[in-house]
Parts: sequence; structure tokens; C-alpha cells
Amino acid sequence: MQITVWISSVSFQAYADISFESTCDAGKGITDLKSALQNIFADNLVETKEDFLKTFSTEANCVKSMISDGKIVSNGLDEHLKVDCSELEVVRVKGTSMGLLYCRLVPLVLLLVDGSNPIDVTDPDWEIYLLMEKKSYGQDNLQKLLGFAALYRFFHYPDSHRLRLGQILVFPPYQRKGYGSYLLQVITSMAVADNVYDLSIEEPLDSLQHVRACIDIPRLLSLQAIQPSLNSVVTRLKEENLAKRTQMTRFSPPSDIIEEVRKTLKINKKQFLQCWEILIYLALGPIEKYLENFRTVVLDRIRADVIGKDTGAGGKQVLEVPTEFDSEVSFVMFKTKGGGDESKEVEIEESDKIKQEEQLQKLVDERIDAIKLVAEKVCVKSS
Ligand SMILES: CC(=O)SCCNC(=O)CCNC(=O)[C@H](O)C(C)(C)COP(=O)(O)OP(=O)(O)OC[C@H]1O[C@@H](n2cnc3c(N)ncnc32)[C@H](O)[C@@H]1OP(=O)(O)O
Repeated sequence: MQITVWISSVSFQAYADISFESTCDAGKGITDLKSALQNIFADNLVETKEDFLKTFSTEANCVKSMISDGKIVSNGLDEHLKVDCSELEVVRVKGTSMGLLYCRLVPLVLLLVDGSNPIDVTDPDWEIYLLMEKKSYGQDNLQKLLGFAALYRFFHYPDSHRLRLGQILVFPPYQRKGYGSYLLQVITSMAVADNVYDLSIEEPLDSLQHVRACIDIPRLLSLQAIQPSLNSVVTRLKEENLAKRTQMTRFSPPSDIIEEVRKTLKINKKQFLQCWEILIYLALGPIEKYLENFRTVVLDRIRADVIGKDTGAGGKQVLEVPTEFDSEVSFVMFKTKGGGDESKEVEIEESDKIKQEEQLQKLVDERIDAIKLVAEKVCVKSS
């Protein structure tokens, strides 16, 4: 059996072409493909190929009409971009028009955004940002939708808002051409212009985190306020030998700098701490001489994040332990020797310690690889 699903890049309606040589019950009943497809595509599934083909003309202007009350938010962006932004436009839509359009995009969210659930289109605090290509094709002044991002606006006491990006998708034919970076840059600039409290991203995948860091690092590099703290960390790392340290050292930025970064660039603390490591890496360049010290900084931070959490209660401690499997379900429970809060000593087998240390080292390697990728990209951009 072969199932080919066609999705129109004009109307986002779909047609499923199902072909098979024969049917065979084998006592288990015949799988109801229609309801399985319906769960994903809902009303977007067109019954016949003929009707599907017709939608290319009947629905040619559907996106345009659904976003007619949208607001263009991309004007005035002047960053270095891989794409020609004169042909692009980001349009913000909310309310009913957003709901109508988003319902057409839900199948793509379910199929292409890992672990994502559709947003609640009846909640007025959701807004979507559509990445449109303005180019006209021949006589037709079609607007092509290349991707979108869904953002939630939270109230922040007493008089501000926080923006949280819940979903971003650049449609497969347009991925890795710089469109995702463009869309995220527009959203970032808008967060600054609107003076929101901060901009965060809900459980970003590594690929998105990379794009985000490539945007935030140049912005941070041009913020003078962070330089003195960064220089003092870098000087210490160049002068000290951390292999001889007697206790874990944190090289985090001071809290007033974290606050300044949030206020000026709308980068939240979690993201700034991620970027801080990349900034240190860049400032240590050429890194080879200081790589061991840098590894120690990353190791200590990861160790504190993963193991340092004091979750003990009633003599028990639950430690998150990274594994090859789903990180959310990987943990170990220890019982403290004293049975009370006063004792933090845990009964931990020597072999477990070795395993844990290996896993930590693996996380450090992965993190340093990710940092290198961003550093290379940022250096190419600025040269
Ligand atoms: C909160 C969430 O929504 S998390 C889920 C994020 N969304 C998804 O995963 C859906 C599928 N993916 C996408 O829609 C897109 O690939 C996005 C949104 C992640 C990025 O958009 P793109 O237009 O592809 O990004 P762009 O072309 O600007 O890429 C910038 C860099 O990111 C890196 N990158 C992009 N995709 C990937 C990937 N899948 N794996 C590793 N690196 C990647 C590349 O290094 C790329 O640039 P380079 O090739 O020039 O080095």
C-alpha cells in the first residue's frame, strides 16, 4: 500500500492518494485510513484529486483574504541577512482571521514540528506572524506563505507583557535558506520596539536554539554594558588553571548585567546564560590554549544544572540523569544516609558515579560542538 499526501502551497488543503494491490482482513479488521487521516487533516482534506486541483484557482487568494486585517511588522529591519528581505514581509494576525488561517496550518504543525500541539485559536492572547513572499508571479499578484510563528502574549505585572514563541515553522521547501533567521529577527526587533518585558521560546529544539543564538550573539557583542564583566571572566580564564581548582567555580554574569540585557535586548536570563558561554568562547579566541579551562567552565555549569538541583525531601533525592532515551523520563532516586535534610550525602555506587561522569562529559562535548557552530557562523557574518 502506498499513501501519497499532496499539500497545496497555495491553500494548504490536502489530498491523499491511496493505492493498494488488494485488501486482506487477516482477522484484525481493516484499518480505517479515513479517520486516521481525518485526525490530522480534519476539514482540509479534499475528497477527489479533481477537486484538489481546482483549489489552486478557487482558493488562489485565500491566504491574502484571511490576512487582510493583518499588520505588517517587518518594516525597518536592517540587519545583515542571508535572504533578500525586500521581497519579504512579516504580517501579524490575531482573532478570527488567525483562527481560520491557523486551522489550515495545523496538519503541518502536527507533521513537521516535533512534539508540538495546536495552539488554542479561541484564546485572544495568541498571535501569529506570517512570513510572506511579496514577489508577483506574472499577471498574478500572489502572496506566497513561506512559514509562520505563533506567539503568546502574557500580562506582566504591573504594566507590561512577555512574549513567548510557542511554535515556528518554515515550510520544508524553504528551510535552511535564511528565512527562519529572518522571521526570528523580525520578532526580536518587534519585541524591542514594543518594549515587552522579555521574549522567550517554549522548549526550543537544537536547530532553533542555533538560529536564535546566531541572532542574539551579535546583539550582545554590541552591548557595551556587558564588556567589563566579560573581560574579567576572560582574564581569569587566561590566567588561572582550573584543573587545580578545589571547588566548583561559577563564571556567570552578575545580576545587574542579566537585568540590563533583559531590559535592553529583551533576552531572558536562561537564554543570556546560554549566550554567555558562547561570548566567553569567542573572547578566549584562539581557543586552543584555553580549551581545557573552557571545558571546565561548561562542565561545572552543566553539573550544577543537572545534578546540583536540591530536590531532596524526607531523605530522598531525585536526580535528573541524562540518557540516550527521553530526558524527561530519565531520573534516579537516591536515599540520603541520615534520612533527613541535614545530610546531603547519597548512597551512590562507584560504577554509577563513573557512568554519570561519562554522561556529563558527553553533554559537555555536545554543548561545545554547538557553541563552535554558532561561533563559526557569527565570525563569518562579521568578517
Ligand atoms: C518552539 C519550537 O517551535 S521548536 C520547533 C522548531 N521548528 C521546527 O523544528 C520545525 C521544522 N524546522 C523549521 O521550520 C526550520 O528549520 C527552523 C524554523 C527551525 C529554522 O528555519 P530555517 O529557515 O530552516 O533556518 P535558517 O535557514 O535561517 O537556518 C539558520 C541555520 O540554522 C541551522 N539549522 C537549520 N535547520 C537545522 C537543522 N534541522 N539541524 C541543524 N541545524 C539547522 C543551520 O546551521 C542554518 O544555517 P546554515 O545552514 O547557513 O549554517
